[in-house]
Amino acid sequence: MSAKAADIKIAAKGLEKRYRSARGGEQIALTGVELAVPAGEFVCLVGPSGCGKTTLIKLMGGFETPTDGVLTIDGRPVTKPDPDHIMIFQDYGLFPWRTVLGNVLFGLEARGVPIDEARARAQEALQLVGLCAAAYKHPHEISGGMKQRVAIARALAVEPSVLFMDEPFAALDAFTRMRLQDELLGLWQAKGSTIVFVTHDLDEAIALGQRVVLMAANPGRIQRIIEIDMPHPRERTDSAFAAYRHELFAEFHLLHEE
Ligand SMILES: Nc1ncnc2c1ncn2[C@@H]1O[C@H](COP(=O)(O)OP(=O)(O)OP(=O)(O)O)[C@@H](O)[C@H]1O
Repeated sequence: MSAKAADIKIAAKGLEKRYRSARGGEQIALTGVELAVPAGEFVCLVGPSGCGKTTLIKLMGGFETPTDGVLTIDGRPVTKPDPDHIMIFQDYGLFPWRTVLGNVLFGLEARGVPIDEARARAQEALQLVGLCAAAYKHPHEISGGMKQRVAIARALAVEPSVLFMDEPFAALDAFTRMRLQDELLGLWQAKGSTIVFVTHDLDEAIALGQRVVLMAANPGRIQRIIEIDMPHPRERTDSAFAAYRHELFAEFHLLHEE
């Protein structure tokens, strides 16, 4: 990566995370992680179950602390969650008793944004994800895809500099998923946030990421980083897309044989 040090948003050096099991043993969830994410990059973390994807994104989000190594965002060590860095989980994390608009307003209220401004920003975020008509519905009245859109709108409304997404579309059907992938790309291009996106799905990683970080398990580590040199939006039927898919599958195969 040729980005200058000043452009680096997230930097991991020799990052390690060990968990202590209830029986006193140790599990090395991540080891030797070296990663530099330039500001504004869309990077995908992909790999088999247990390779430490969630652990890495939780460390970046400040929800876990490393046992060794250094992790910085904007040059400062990550020690706790930061209101400017938003995490979106697979289960949406919506409040069932609040309307769609109320859910989007939540983060703005928590930051003390004056109500008129908060309403305007929430409406704008809902418009971006195409949910204005559902503003006064409650989560149980809308589909899974719409719920995920609400979660994205809530994150976007606070204009985070970093968006962490842990398998956000995993529970959605293929069509909704592809539509939301396209919408997310549009929003990323419009807002310029740095996005770290965890997925199990190689096609999703190739469709979205400027780089795909392929991880391996036992112990969790980075196996390879592949730059996806294709303009967005990417056609899954394109021969270059197929070539990246082939490359990633081949690498997975090697891991499996190991
Ligand atoms: N709180 C914890 N306590 C003990 N071990 C943990 C804890 N969290 C994760 N682990 C272990 O660390 C390893 C990495 O887990 P992690 O959830 O980061 O992997 P992952 O790649 O996100 O997996 P998946 O794709 O299945 O979600 C696994 O072996 C897991 O069992």
